[in-house]
Amino acid sequence: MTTEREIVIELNQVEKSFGEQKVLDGVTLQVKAGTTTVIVGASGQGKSVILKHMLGLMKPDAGEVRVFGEDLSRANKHKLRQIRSYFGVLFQNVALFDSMSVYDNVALPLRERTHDNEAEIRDNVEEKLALMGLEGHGNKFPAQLSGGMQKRVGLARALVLNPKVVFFDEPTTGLDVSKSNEIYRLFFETQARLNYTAVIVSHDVPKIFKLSDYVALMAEGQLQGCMSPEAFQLSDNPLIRSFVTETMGPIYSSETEESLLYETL
Ligand SMILES: Nc1ncnc2c1ncn2[C@@H]1O[C@H](COP(=O)(O)OP(=O)(O)OP(=O)(O)O)[C@@H](O)[C@H]1O
Repeated sequence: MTTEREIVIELNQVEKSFGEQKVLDGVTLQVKAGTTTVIVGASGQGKSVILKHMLGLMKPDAGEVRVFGEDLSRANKHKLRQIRSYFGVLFQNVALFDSMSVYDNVALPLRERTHDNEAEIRDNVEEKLALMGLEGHGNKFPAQLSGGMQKRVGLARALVLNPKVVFFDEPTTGLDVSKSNEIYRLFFETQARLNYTAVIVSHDVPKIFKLSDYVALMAEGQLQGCMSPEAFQLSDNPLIRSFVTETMGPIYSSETEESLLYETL
């Protein structure tokens, strides 16, 4: 059992280069169980590369990535598979299989990774589809669904193994405001219900701050800060200040103005 204080993901001085380009230059982060950590930052700074390291899809050139205490670089295939079975993933392009029904898309991780029988699979898939407000849509194919519904199917699939950690990489890309709010509402409700740890990469500032326990800025090859959204918005770190100013407008200094800043959330 995880406790609130357990560190489920730990990056220690992670470095990664692609050719001459050093993308991660000493990234350090601790993600605690049951919390939501949001990684923000300009395009091309390495946010997705960080997620890929957490998922064990990329290996660091230096430093270590620990998940549930295991150093991913040293984990054998069996261990890596076991660790990945604790993960759910919702990436921006959702990646549903067009030739499979909604039901089969959501059932896929259960068929691939568990020995559940069809009755157990049906109960679980129907429960997750209902959580997403997708009852009665199981027989449809992805092409018959709106973009928002496709994302909800993706979220149902990400949650079907009852993961301990769910990774979201720009989960609302391509959605209008009301559909992206719907995804965030579903995230919020399912996290409260299933109690998973969430790591989210998002450009949805400041909206995403409402959902986060911790915010970190990826800039200049490192994660700057990892602090509450309130502390983040008032941070003295020049890189964070400039990000906040660019994405939210000028930072205020007097108490009255600070409270105005919070009201924009
Ligand atoms: N497999 C790879 N091979 C070579 N370069 C890569 C690879 N993966 C990422 N990069 C480079 O690393 C840099 C960071 O990419 P990444 O996708 O992590 O950025 P990001 O912060 O997630 O950007 P965005 O917000 O636009 O999604 C980019 O310059 C990208 O081209």
